[in-house]
Amino acid sequence: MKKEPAIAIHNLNHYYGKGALRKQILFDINLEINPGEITLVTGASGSGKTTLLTLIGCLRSVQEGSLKILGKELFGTSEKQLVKFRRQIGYIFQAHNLLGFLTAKQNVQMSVELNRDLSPSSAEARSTTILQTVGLGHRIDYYPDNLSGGQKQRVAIARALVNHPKIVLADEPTAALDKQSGRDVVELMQSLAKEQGCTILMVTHDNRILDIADRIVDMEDGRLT
Ligand SMILES: Nc1ncnc2c1ncn2[C@@H]1O[C@H](COP(=O)(O)OP(=O)(O)OP(=O)(O)O)[C@@H](O)[C@H]1O
Repeated sequence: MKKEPAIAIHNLNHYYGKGALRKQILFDINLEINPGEITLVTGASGSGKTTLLTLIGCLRSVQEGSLKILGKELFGTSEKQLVKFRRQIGYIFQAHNLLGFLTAKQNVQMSVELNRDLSPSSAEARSTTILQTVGLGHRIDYYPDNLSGGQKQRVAIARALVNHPKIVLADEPTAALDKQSGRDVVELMQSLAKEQGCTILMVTHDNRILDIADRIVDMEDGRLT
């Protein structure tokens, strides 16, 4: 039996602006991604990669076409349902959006507490364990300001993966990192994802990491080529 794709997109279009300023950004996107696959999206600046990622991430509403994640159609769903879908997705963005007034562990723990009904002590234990897995066992009580770029990105990865999401979306996760840290970060994502069986979709300009992909898709002027 054919497995259901983790992400299935058919004839997806997207527009920004209204009236005379309305501009089409995505054109007839068709893409299916199987569970456990690592897919990279490359393409020039402004080609629509981030727009596509935020649509898949339930961070904006589908205007035209079909977009299913984990078998559920996003076209026509309410904002409330979109918020529910977001719980099944881990996000890793370039600006890692860690909260500066929380330690590494507290940043991860907050994500656990927002998503799961666990006691604070279980949430804390889980957070400590995943930070150890990403090699930050010695930095769990540090504030983001006292961590390097690569270390902050690892905290962001720990935060994204701590709830074992089925889908992980990453937008330029290595952009701010030097070669070795960038490599370490994606290899870490790759091994954690393989362990947890999750599907990764990553937007990147970084041609140093293309080899980790099961598949690479290229965007040009709002179209997948
Ligand atoms: N909120 C918005 N309102 C209007 N236009 C937008 C908006 N967000 C993006 N755009 C435009 O849509 C196009 C696609 O942008 P998008 O950010 O998806 O591209 P990208 O491929 O991710 O680019 P980059 O690699 O520079 O991040 C660009 O022309 C951009 O200016």
